[in-house]
Amino acid sequence: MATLTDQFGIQEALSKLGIQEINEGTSTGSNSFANGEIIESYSPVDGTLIAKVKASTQEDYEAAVAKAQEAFKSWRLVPAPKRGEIVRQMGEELRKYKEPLGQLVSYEMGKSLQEGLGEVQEMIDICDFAVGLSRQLYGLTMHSERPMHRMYEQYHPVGIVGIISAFNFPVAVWSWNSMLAWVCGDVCIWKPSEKTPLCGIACQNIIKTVLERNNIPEGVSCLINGRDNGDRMNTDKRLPLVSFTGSTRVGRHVSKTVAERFGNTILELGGNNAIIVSEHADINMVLVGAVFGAVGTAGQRCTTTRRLIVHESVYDKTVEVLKSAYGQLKIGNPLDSNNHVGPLIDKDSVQNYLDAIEKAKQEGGNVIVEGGVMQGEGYESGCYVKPCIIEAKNSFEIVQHETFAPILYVMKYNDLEEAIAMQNDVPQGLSSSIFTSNMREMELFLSHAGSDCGIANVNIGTSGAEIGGAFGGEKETGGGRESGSDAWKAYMRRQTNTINYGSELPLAQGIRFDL
Ligand SMILES: NC(=O)c1ccc[n+]([C@@H]2O[C@H](COP(=O)([O-])OP(=O)(O)OC[C@H]3O[C@@H](n4cnc5c(N)ncnc54)[C@H](O)[C@@H]3O)[C@@H](O)[C@H]2O)c1
Repeated sequence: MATLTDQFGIQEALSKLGIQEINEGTSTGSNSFANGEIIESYSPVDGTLIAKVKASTQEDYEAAVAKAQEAFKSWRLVPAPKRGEIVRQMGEELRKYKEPLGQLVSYEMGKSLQEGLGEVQEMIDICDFAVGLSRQLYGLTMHSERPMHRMYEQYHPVGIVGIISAFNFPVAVWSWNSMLAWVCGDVCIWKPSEKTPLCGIACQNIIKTVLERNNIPEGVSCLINGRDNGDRMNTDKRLPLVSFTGSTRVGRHVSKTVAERFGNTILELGGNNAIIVSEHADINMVLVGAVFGAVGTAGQRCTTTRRLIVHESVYDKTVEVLKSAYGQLKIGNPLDSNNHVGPLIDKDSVQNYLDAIEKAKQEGGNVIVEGGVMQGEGYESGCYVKPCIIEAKNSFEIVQHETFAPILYVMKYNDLEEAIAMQNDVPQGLSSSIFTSNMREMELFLSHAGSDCGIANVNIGTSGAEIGGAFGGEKETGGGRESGSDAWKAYMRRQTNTINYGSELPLAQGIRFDL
């Protein structure tokens, strides 16, 4: 009988991606090495040990940073459009490997194959975006108050960018950061999550051919593995910027530690996202937006819909359609396109999910759709859970937390200002949305008195952002912005230049200094 991995072509995908039984966890481009402990990567899909990665020791880390420092000296001098050309070629390689990489993302992380492929598409999109950006790293010019003077500002690369990523977007987050950082003239050191290390190995393998073909120096693209390297990066003055994606708990520590040495951070932390369902909402649209938002990626997106704030006049109807939709959800192997909901990443996450349901009940929550852990054939990994819906109050302690699992809290409101206040009344501020066909409601929601999140949508759900916009959130989500718009500015340092082309030396503000 064919094993699951054969049936869904995983073995072939691993081989196309150059994944070995044991992989060296440090890479400086073409060269790979590692001397640390073994990290084992188990698939949450079927519990299989996929492959191993050797972690990077302190010495391995030092070797990678030394290469990166050296590489920066020449990479920063390559004209930005030429760096863009390298990124263009990386996008081409990613197109070639879209299928196997999407399969690996799905198998190692547990999201559906469609979402795995979508994640790789996001990588391709950001490459395209970065190519255009490489000719648009604009600064402003200003009029000087002094005669025969010219002022302008320009942007320079910062140096080594440390990228620390979460398990749930095991490849896209790296590309959001690295593709922009590279066109900006920076070099990168990436530490992927220990839960998805093979995705990191695969990405480095894919772009290796581009680096070699173009004689790009070792150190422009570095990979390191192993949790201890997180703190090495936080405290390392040679990394002027650390882009961290992960939980608010770890992000708080990263933020403090990097700030202590006056380094910069881009923080992309937890979300607690809500949809407001107005009395003027199209319930069919709400259904798709809310169900995909709440159960997609098994509730493990930073933008997952965790709260549904529903107008009292449409509350019963909304709950009824949701119950019926949840009744039809198929839970199982995410590589099988018939299934809607895949597994959680590991058994700790399953325990967090169970604890959160228990806590919500203790606080007075009313379970509308029961949760529970799936048992039996196909669920051997022990990571599959039932998406559940709980009627709750926004003030419940558990509702104020991000539980990385498919638990949707529903609550009632009777006036929009109250709903907006509820939506904002959580520590996090990532994504938000309103479903309404009433223009006044939309505009209020988007106004200064509206949503306090980094992302505010109308008539689409909270998850599924496009790369063209700046992505990120406020409050405990960390305030960082990545991806589109002018997010590139975080990867560069701004310099203001004043040039005097006259033969006098007038001082600013009319200050006199006579000699
Ligand atoms: N806002 C966003 O854009 C965004 C995107 C994806 C995920 N997330 C968040 O990520 C979380 C889920 O991911 P996770 O469970 O992998 O998060 P996590 O915080 O457990 O781990 C994230 C990364 O931090 C590393 N790390 C651990 N200790 C560290 C330390 N002391 N110093 C530096 N790095 C350290 C881990 O090895 C991993 O690579 C959720 O909270 C989710 O909302 C946010």
